[in-house]
Amino acid sequence: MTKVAVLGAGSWGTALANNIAANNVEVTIWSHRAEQAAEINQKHTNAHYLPKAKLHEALKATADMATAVNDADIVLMVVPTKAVRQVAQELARLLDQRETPVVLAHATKGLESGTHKRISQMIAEEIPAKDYSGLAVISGPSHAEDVVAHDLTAVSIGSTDLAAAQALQKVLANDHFRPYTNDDLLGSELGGALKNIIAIGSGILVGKGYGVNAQAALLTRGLVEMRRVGKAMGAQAETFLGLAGLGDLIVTGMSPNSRNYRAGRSLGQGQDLASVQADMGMVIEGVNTTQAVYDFAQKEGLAIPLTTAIYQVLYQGANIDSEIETLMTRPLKNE
Ligand SMILES: NC(=O)C1=CN([C@@H]2O[C@H](COP(=O)(O)OP(=O)(O)OC[C@H]3O[C@@H](n4cnc5c(N)ncnc54)[C@H](OP(=O)(O)O)[C@@H]3O)[C@@H](O)[C@H]2O)C=CC1
Ligand SMILES: O=C(CO)COP(=O)(O)O
Repeated sequence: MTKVAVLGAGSWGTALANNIAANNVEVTIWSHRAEQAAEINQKHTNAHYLPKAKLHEALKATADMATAVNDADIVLMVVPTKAVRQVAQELARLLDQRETPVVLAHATKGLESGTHKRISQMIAEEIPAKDYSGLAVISGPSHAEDVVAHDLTAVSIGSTDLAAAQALQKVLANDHFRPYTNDDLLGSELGGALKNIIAIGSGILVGKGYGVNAQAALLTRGLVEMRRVGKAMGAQAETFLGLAGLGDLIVTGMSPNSRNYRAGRSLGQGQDLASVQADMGMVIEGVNTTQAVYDFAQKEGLAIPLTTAIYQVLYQGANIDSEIETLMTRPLKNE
């Protein structure tokens, strides 16, 4: 029987592990905090990250990564971007001691600050290819809070190795969670990372009191920027019209469950970035991703006016109203 290890016990790692446990698949979630592992084992809750959820009793937790990984067939990393290298290094030491490779996957939506590398690039640099038989990403519109509440959810699993994507698909699928596979690992990762920038922008508009016309304009023109950056990084253009692109852009740009949208809304209401981040208590990936994409576009000479305006607000203290005015009065164009 397939055994799964989920590394990272925040909102998304817990929701995915809980969904796998509900499918009668043996799954162990690793938390780097012993008290959190104990809470999941004893109370079947993760009160900080998913306060309303009662977790499946079959979901086991551990604070010892080896316990989760040693007999797992699938290892799914679900930590914030900034923790990926550290967790991958620890995982590499454990996988090196095993005789059989694992199917490796991640569900992280960001780009590395400084290098603007994707998550799978970081993983490939930290874990020798001999230690895993395929690498996949779980992407697409899926808020943890909605998944644990059994809202109907469809995601995409991107991998150049179809068998790896299908192994993930099999342990995750049920009557409220429908994973599709695709062969564009790169585009699936980028869709998930880039939409967070536009979701911050959407929240800013709502915080400023603008309506759905404004959000629709931003999301649609934001998708153009996502595809432009994606193309320059080597993604397939059509991936951005699927669950990992448009789908995730809709949910993250419209849902109050989105951390990126909520962060933008607070900025639009006048709160400063440092206090927005402190209040959230969860990762807001789009903040660092905005910097990474801005740097990349500068280097490549790409025009991404919306991302640039969001960058100016986040990092240069720009006035939101002036940025909106500048965007709306740019030279008129053909769509
Ligand atoms: N939440 C969601 O609905 C979705 C999230 N995602 C993506 O999943 C990724 C994880 O997000 P999410 O679960 O929301 O994040 P959270 O902020 O909810 O949780 C992050 C988790 O990672 C842990 N962590 C942080 N640093 C380390 C480290 N160095 N070693 C081990 N564990 C660490 C945190 O531990 P601690 O509590 O100690 O800080 C916490 O358990 C992000 O890239 C996000 O974009 C994708 C789809 C949906
Ligand atoms: O990627 C997500 C939903 O698909 C989660 O987005 P947030 O990190 O903005 O909550």
